[in-house]
Amino acid sequence: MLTAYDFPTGRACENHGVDITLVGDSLAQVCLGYESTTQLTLDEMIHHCRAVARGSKSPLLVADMPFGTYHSGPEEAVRNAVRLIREGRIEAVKIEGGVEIVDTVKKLTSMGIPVMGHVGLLPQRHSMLSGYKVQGKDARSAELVLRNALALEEAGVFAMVIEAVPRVVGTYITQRLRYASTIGIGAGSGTDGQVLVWDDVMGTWGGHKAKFVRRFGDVKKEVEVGVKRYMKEVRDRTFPAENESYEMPAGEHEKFLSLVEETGVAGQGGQQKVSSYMVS
Ligand SMILES: Nc1nc(=O)c2c([nH]1)NC[C@@H]1CN(c3ccc(C(=O)N[C@@H](CCC(=O)O)C(=O)O)cc3)CN21
Ligand SMILES: CC(C)C(=O)C(=O)O
Ligand SMILES: [Mg+2]
Repeated sequence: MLTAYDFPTGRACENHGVDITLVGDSLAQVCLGYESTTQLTLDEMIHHCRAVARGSKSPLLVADMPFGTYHSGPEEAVRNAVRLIREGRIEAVKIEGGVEIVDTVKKLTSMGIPVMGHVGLLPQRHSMLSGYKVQGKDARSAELVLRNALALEEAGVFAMVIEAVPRVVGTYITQRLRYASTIGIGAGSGTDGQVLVWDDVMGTWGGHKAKFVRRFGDVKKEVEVGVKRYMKEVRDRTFPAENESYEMPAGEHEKFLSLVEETGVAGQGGQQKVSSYMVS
């Protein structure tokens, strides 16, 4: 599974064999520049889902339900999941939480809406958790993560993300579950699948790099090279070249010059251009 936030990244997931495309609420940070995922609205999420859906056709298309769109109970969750499906064109929703969201998961799945769970580190609760911290490090908290995973499976999720837990905990939960697939992020190699944020994979995210991130591309470097070359070649006038410009058919330029002379549109020409923002 890989995240996507717009049409070209959705298209890339489609073209290069990604199994599940996730419109993650991480888009709040890596795409929209918000401080945390809690700032993201449902309308913003839907806007991005629609773009991704136009590009990503064959992978399963899942979207995070933004913070506050499923917190008031099962009815609110259904109402907002229906908007994500009908307006956002996604196929399944992902929600963060454990035993406390069981009724919501049951309601959604009973209405035929596939649900992906998300346990371990829950970014939407970073305030309550005092930051982005590895979960399940001691025996007690590992048992809590396991209980949450089992409760979600019982409630009917088809899969769940396990985020930032010790490797052995990711492996144990994966083996203990009977039906639900696990997709790890910072949960070690023992989960059924893996997920990462697009910008972490491509090296375009300039913020904090979590321990679980591996960069598979250096797009940031490519972008720097491209922008700098473009600016240089515009300024030294080597861009555009003749073969990047249009010609007039033979004789038309001369006709044009005579025409503007006749019609009086020619004016003075050749004088210094007056521009308030001209430099040097
Ligand atoms: N670029 C990006 N990648 C993500 O994986 C991601 C986002 N953004 N935004 C939404 C959430 C936030 N996430 C995060 C953010 C930070 C850490 C982090 O700094 N973790 C510490 C663990 C510290 C500890 O408990 O020891 C780390 O250094 O890995 C983890 C997940 C995951 N999601
Ligand atoms: C990293 C994945 C699991 C996620 O929830 C997101 O991108 O928002
Ligand atoms: Mg998320």
